Amino acid sequence: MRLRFNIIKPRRLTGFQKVTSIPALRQLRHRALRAGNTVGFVPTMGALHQGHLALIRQAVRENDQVYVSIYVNPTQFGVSEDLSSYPRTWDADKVKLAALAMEFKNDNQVGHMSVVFMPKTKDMYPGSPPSSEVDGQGSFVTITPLSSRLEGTSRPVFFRGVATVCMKLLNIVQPERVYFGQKDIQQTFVVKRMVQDFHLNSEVRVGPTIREHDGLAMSSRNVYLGERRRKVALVLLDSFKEVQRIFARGAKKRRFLYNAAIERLSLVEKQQYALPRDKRARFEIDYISIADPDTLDELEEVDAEHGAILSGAIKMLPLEEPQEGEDTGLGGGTSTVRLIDNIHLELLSAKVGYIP
Ligand SMILES: Nc1ncnc2c1ncn2[C@@H]1O[C@H](COP(=O)(O)OP(=O)(O)OP(=O)(O)O)[C@@H](O)[C@H]1O
Ligand SMILES: CC(C)(CO)[C@@H](O)C(=O)[O-]
Ligand code: BAL
Repeated sequence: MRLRFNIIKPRRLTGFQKVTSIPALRQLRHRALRAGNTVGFVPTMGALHQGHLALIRQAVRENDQVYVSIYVNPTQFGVSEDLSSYPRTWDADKVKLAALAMEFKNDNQVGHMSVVFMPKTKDMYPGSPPSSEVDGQGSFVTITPLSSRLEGTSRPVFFRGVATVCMKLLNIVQPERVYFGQKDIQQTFVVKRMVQDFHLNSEVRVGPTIREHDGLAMSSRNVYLGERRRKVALVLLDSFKEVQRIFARGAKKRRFLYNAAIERLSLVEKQQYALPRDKRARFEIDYISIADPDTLDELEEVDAEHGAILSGAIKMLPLEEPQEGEDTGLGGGTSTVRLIDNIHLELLSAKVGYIP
């Protein structure tokens, strides 16, 4: 039987095609397969920054074609989380992707970015409306106990939503390789486990965390911080640096390492509370974890050779009194911004990556 490709009417952007329909995406994928091209896939929720672009660059180096998805997946947001206000910036994203496509063309890269997939929720969740309730109905992928810990404690439906949408996306795209950022470290563990346990035919590749000039991990949600909260937000990475310092001096026991992080965070928390309301940026510590780099299980003692994943989350609380003319970020500083970060704690710090 001859395959017909007449459903595809993609809009051509500079060097890549925007595709919204699942059958159209499948046809393109099928063509790539018949042409013997490998496909690398970078799933995102848009509001693209250098962290995303670095993953796409890595995928282009390692595959003939690269597909990027932009889809703000409703099921990974809890009912009271920021789904409706999550930044959606397609016009700016399009410009960044077009510049990137040009870059690949000029550099004669191995592969090229061929597709930007932007599916609709009615197609991604055809059976039932996507539920964000903890006991919501629907077809879900759950990966336990990994999904219930750390991020999962604060965000109980998060990894169910991530695993479910990644399963859908991987079934649709069927890439040779799929790319995730180290910044969302627990997500990489959940997806790797899902790929292994469900025998999915894609290799999970993890790219390093890309940081701002002062070390803050890039994140789509950083646009909500504004100047005052942005400065204080560095406290999480500072606390990691403190742990790294004492680890390098010989501290291996959890209680010492953990306390070093908490002490640093608590000190800055107190300093902020001592400031007047129109000057301070308050935050809450969500968790600090010192975990095995292979399993993400909490460690009582860190092996010097093997090291540990030091991760954490803080919540930057809304500004109490924004000042006249102050840069309060998108949303005027009214929303809580939850930030995560992690580093690989190890003595030979080759894998730690750039931390200023
Ligand atoms: N700073 C970063 N460095 C490397 N990869 C990143 C970075 N930030 C995000 N990524 C990766 O990009 C992919 C898409 O992430 P996403 O679109 O949720 O962006 P995000 O910046 O993580 O947004 P959010 O504010 O929701 O955390 C994920 O694999 C994520 O780990
Ligand atoms: C992997 C992902 C695209 C699934 O929606 C999202 O969790 C993200 O952007 O990290
Ligand atoms: N970067 C992970 C997506 C989220 O926080 O919702």
